[in-house]
Amino acid sequence: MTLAIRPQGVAPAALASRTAPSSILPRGKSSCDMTRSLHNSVPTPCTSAIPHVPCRRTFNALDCRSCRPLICRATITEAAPGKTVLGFVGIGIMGLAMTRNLLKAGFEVVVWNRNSEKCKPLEQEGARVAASPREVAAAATYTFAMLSDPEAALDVALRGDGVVAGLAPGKGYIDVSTVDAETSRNIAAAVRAAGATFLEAPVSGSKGPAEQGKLIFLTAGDQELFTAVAAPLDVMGKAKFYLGTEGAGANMKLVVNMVMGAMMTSFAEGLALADKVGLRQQDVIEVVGLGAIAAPMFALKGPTMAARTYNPAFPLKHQQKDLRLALALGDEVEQPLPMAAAANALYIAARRQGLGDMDFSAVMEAVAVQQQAAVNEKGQQ
Ligand SMILES: NC(=O)C1=CN([C@@H]2O[C@H](COP(=O)(O)OP(=O)(O)OC[C@H]3O[C@@H](n4cnc5c(N)ncnc54)[C@H](OP(=O)(O)O)[C@@H]3O)[C@@H](O)[C@H]2O)C=CC1
Ligand SMILES: O=CCCC(=O)O
Repeated sequence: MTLAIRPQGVAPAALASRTAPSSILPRGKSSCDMTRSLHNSVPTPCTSAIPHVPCRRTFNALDCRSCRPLICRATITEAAPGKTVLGFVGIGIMGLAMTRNLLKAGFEVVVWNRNSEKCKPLEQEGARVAASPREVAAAATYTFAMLSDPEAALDVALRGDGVVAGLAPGKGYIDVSTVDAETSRNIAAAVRAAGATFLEAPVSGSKGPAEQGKLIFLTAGDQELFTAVAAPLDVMGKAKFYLGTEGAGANMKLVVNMVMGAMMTSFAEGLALADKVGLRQQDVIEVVGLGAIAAPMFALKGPTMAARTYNPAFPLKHQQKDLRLALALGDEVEQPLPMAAAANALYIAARRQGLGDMDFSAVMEAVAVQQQAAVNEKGQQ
């Protein structure tokens, strides 16, 4: 398992010499907005609105580091199989495979999914099925979520019987869904107001790596929670990065998936062009695989794209959502993204063709429709 701990915006070489808390404030903040007494570790009363047993901890420079709200947090413990109850909400393609690995590793797991049918295989493998996300969080020490999009992530966290309603000091919430930074920050604020800790941890890697326990976690948020859930992250993944304040993991994931989405459309166009000029698509896949642009994704998806079969590993609707979120991020920071915008248009076209639930490589079919439209147009001239 690769472990990389690197606060956002800090080059590796510069890390060792940086110790003052003020030097690792979140990017975009010129100074910490906490009171001076916090910097000096003077005891500060808890301001949590949630009734709980007051702790005796005082706030210190570590709390200042990520500008957390002034609430008590009970000490959190390291998760271990046979000792820690874990929760998992969102049993889709990814959630199913990830939960399976936690069960196989010996963790007790409580699960919930909107469509409860999807929990049945896990129940047979030893998971406990809860009636609501709140019940999961109440039963578990650490709850993971793997949900479709920002709307689902916010709803499952914040609704009346949502995860946050079941949290308390000493518990943690780890959202591994792909969402935007603002969504993540809103969930983090609600989690901390409940006295719990929050980690965003979107993953790189699809259905196969999820099944093999080889995901790559791009985490940010409460570093003590990152440390506490090292064991379950290691069960589900082959590498984990701690990138700093929440938002950094979400942004990293959107950057990676924006590149991936555009790579896939470019590859689909290449296969279409090759076919049009009488080249064998299988030969293109082989040539690409031997050269400088070889990529596991092309090797994996190429043959099924040539056969025009698209069993979903990464649903196309999620790839389009990621491009939409990446474009919004680019807009926010005034970074033009013309390639991503062009790719997004193709995924939108594919969704309109009814391919949202197919694998994202089905964008090939949007390319095919455009090809046919060009032929038709020429025929009419
Ligand atoms: N598949 C992949 O290769 C990868 C996916 N991701 C990301 O992981 C997340 C999940 O992806 P994946 O497992 O493939 O997707 P799926 O579509 O298979 O699963 C989506 C999950 O979200 C739940 N959900 C959706 N809307 C709601 C809602 N309003 N309220 C409650 N639950 C809801 C679904 O519940 P229900 O079953 O009831 O519909 C399901 O559990 C996405 O953010 C995706 O971008 C990240 C890396 C790789
Ligand atoms: O978000 C989905 C990512 C898929 C992958 O990394 O292969």
